[in-house]
Amino acid sequence: MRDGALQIDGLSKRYGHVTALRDMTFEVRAGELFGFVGSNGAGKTTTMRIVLGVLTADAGHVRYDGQPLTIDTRRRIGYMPEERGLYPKMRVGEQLEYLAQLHGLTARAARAATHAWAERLAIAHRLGDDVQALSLGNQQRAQLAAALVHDPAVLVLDEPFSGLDPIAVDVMSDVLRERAAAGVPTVFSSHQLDLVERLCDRVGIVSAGTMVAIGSVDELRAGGESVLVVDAPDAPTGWADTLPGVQATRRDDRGRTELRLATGTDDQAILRAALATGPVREFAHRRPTLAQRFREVVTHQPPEAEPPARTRGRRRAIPTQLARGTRRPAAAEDGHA
Ligand SMILES: Nc1ncnc2c1ncn2[C@@H]1O[C@H](COP(=O)(O)OP(=O)(O)OP(=O)(O)O)[C@@H](O)[C@H]1O
Repeated sequence: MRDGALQIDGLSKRYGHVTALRDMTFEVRAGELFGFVGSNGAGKTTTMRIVLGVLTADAGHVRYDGQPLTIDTRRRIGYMPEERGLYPKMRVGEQLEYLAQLHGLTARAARAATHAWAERLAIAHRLGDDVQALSLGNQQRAQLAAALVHDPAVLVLDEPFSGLDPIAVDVMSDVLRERAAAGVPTVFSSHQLDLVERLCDRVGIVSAGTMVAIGSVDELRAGGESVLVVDAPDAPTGWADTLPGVQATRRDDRGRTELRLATGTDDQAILRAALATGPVREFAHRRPTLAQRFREVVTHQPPEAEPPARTRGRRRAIPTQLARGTRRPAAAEDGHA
């Protein structure tokens, strides 16, 4: 089916004895900004390189718009590699024009696109400088311009936000949101989960080379345990300890307590108990942040295990939220946030 989506289907990849990907499967829909998150060594860069065709998968497929990727369709991908890839001794403007022409633009169109993106990314005054003369943040803006200059149909960006100042983060965020809104499936990896939480339509959490949770930020957060925050400054320590179904998980020195509730616990009884101690300034259910959810999901992955037997080539449904307790295999470096 032609749907303008980027589909990653059942990718597996080994480097010698290291299994980097095991049945990596997800989809980035047309018009979607997709956050690809995971611990160091979880397999994000390997996946992106396979999408680009820089690496070959041992098994699995990548499709764009329902069709297997060809050399031509790969030319329509805008890619920002993690290690950055511009020639340090070449001028920024020449390089952008050259890259745009490599992707099929005429010299005139390449020049116009170079100037337009340089303006947008606030590096127009550096077009005549060698890449190596730019600060790291400006080199990164130039790298983003290189990914965008040929008006790509798909965007694949490996840690585009790392090392950027807050203004550059805003510029990068605006551009990515805008390209996604224009219909371009846009996927980026990042360890900045607050940013991912704020920006992305959907997020995939990868662990040990496998997608272990996927969904909108709200869906992922809803899969975690909520806590009840009660700010009762006059309440004595242990005020909630005798309430049935309630476990205090944290209390700060100003009387703010976080409570975990067993299913079916009456929160109004807790409110009455809190009010009996004095004023209550805050009484709110809090969902975990994406970062908290990420830690839960990744640390709940079991230790090294054999991959489950399954029929190759069949698309695997990934739970919108983590299926708690689902056994997954683990790879070498995973397990730390
Ligand atoms: N060229 C290589 N040779 C051998 N092993 C490799 C190679 N490239 C990656 N790996 C291994 O494959 C696994 C996945 O690495 P990958 O770079 O894809 O992870 P990542 O999620 O991008 O990590 P990070 O967040 O640290 O960038 C890791 O165990 C890594 O050590």
